[in-house]
Amino acid sequence: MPKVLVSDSLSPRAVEIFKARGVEVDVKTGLKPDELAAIIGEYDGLAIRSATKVTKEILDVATNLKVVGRAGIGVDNVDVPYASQKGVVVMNTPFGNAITTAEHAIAMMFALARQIPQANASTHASKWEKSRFMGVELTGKTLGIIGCGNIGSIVATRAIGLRMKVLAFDPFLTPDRAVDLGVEKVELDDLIARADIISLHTPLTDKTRGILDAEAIGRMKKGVRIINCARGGLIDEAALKAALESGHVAGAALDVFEKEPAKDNPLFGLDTVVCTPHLGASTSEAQENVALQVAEQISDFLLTGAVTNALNMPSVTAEEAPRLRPYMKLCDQLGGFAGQITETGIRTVRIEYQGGVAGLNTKPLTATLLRGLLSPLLEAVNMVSAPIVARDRGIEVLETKTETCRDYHSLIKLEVTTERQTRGVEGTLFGDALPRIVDINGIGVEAELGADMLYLINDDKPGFIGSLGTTIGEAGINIASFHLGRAKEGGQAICLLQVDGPVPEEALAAVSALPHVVQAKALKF
Ligand SMILES: NC(=O)c1ccc[n+]([C@@H]2O[C@H](COP(=O)([O-])OP(=O)(O)OC[C@H]3O[C@@H](n4cnc5c(N)ncnc54)[C@H](O)[C@@H]3O)[C@@H](O)[C@H]2O)c1
Ligand SMILES: O=C(O)[C@H](O)COP(=O)(O)O
Repeated sequence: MPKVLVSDSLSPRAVEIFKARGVEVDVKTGLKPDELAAIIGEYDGLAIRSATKVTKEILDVATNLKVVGRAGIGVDNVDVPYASQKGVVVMNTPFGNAITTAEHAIAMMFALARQIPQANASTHASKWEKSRFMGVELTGKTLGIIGCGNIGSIVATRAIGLRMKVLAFDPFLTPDRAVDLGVEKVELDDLIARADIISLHTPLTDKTRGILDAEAIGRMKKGVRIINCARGGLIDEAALKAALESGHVAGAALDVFEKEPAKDNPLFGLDTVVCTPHLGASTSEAQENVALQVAEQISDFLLTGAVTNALNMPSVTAEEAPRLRPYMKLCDQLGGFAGQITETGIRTVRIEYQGGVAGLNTKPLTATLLRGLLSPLLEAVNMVSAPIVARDRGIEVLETKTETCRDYHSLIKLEVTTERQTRGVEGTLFGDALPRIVDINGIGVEAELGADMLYLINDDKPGFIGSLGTTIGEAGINIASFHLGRAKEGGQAICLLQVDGPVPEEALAAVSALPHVVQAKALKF
């Protein structure tokens, strides 16, 4: 039974779902990094919010970890590249708290416009300062949204409902989508110069860090109001403080901070600043949504191999997973075969899916092929990291699909071009379940791969098979199955032998020394 740790405070629905699905679950919140490191090795899955930091150090000791599920959106608390390297799938729940967070941004906008928190504190203090709290009306004002994805676009539609004019800066917002939303798509400089209120809704990335710095703030309208319900590092807090103190910025409403938990911050104490402690996603509805989703996603992955909302792996639905499984085994074998006989740097990988398999979700198949191909050549490559490793190493990966297939229901062709040569291997499934290699370098075979194989390229000469059998027998190796193929009579031939146990170095050397042997390789699957 897979075992999951819930290390941040999640709705109890998550635990109910894990249990109902047959996943063992422990809830241990508030762990210090060393406490988490001490126990993480026991778990297959980890369910978190933003408090748990899934660092390189944690991932290094998470020897059984297969999946991290973020009950929420931002994954800046997870070292995703390192998780990918380790083969750990990282998932989030991209929509579960979007409405709630957008509502928080709108609430912050009203709080700023009418100074509600300040007026509330003053009234509780029996001051009745009616003339102190003069607000601004939102109707007719221009709201500038930076990052118009899930949350930004909900904020936009709510603001349009409030009769505001909405500008959006988002390089990935299409003009059609902007028209559908009713926003004006603008460049950042334009938004900064025109907006009365600016609301941030981008992730924190190298490009967005400090997107509102001193220079950007300096170019804003005097009296601008700024809302940040996205991530702390988007605004330069020192620059914002200076602009609030000078009166250039009339107010700021912040749910997120450069350093969290924010117990001490340069902006605390300014009466033009409204703060909440990262409450954007904190409604019972949103928390129920994300807890439920993350528990379903983690359980599905651990129990069926289905992948939903992963940031570092192609999606696989629960229906697809069982259909893809035998093809993944085949891809692993095709990739592993090609990888083990490749000796020089790979330049191009061509993958062709023919017949029935072309109609399936081939992304996970390609990831599996690449994992199989690169694993013998590079250390610690997994299905999650293989496509990234291939890209980083400049390996061109070309994928084609054709619905027709001449001899089989489905065929997967893998062609690997190295600095020296191009090699090909093809495979199919027998009875929709059993992987078979059916072609190696243009030579037809029909081979089932076992754990230990001996692969030979030889000249097709009489007596060769006999001397090969004798040599292997003398080395004490038992042959489980023997597959032959040749290009033409007397031409180049291949032998693929399944043997009972690893082929020792000396035995391989003896086989390599036989007359007519061009190449001999011991392979492991
Ligand atoms: N305060 C909270 O509790 C809370 C809750 C949920 C989400 N968030 C944060 O809100 C942010 C947005 O969430 P979302 O669900 O809308 O994500 P999303 O991915 O749907 O949208 C983000 C948008 O930002 C855009 N973007 C990326 N780089 C950009 C750049 N350089 N300039 C302008 N736009 C850029 C993207 O194109 C995308 O459309 C995330 O950082 C998330 O962590 C905070
Ligand atoms: O990215 C998110 O989903 C939000 O920042 C919510 O974070 P939380 O789950 O820690 O409240």
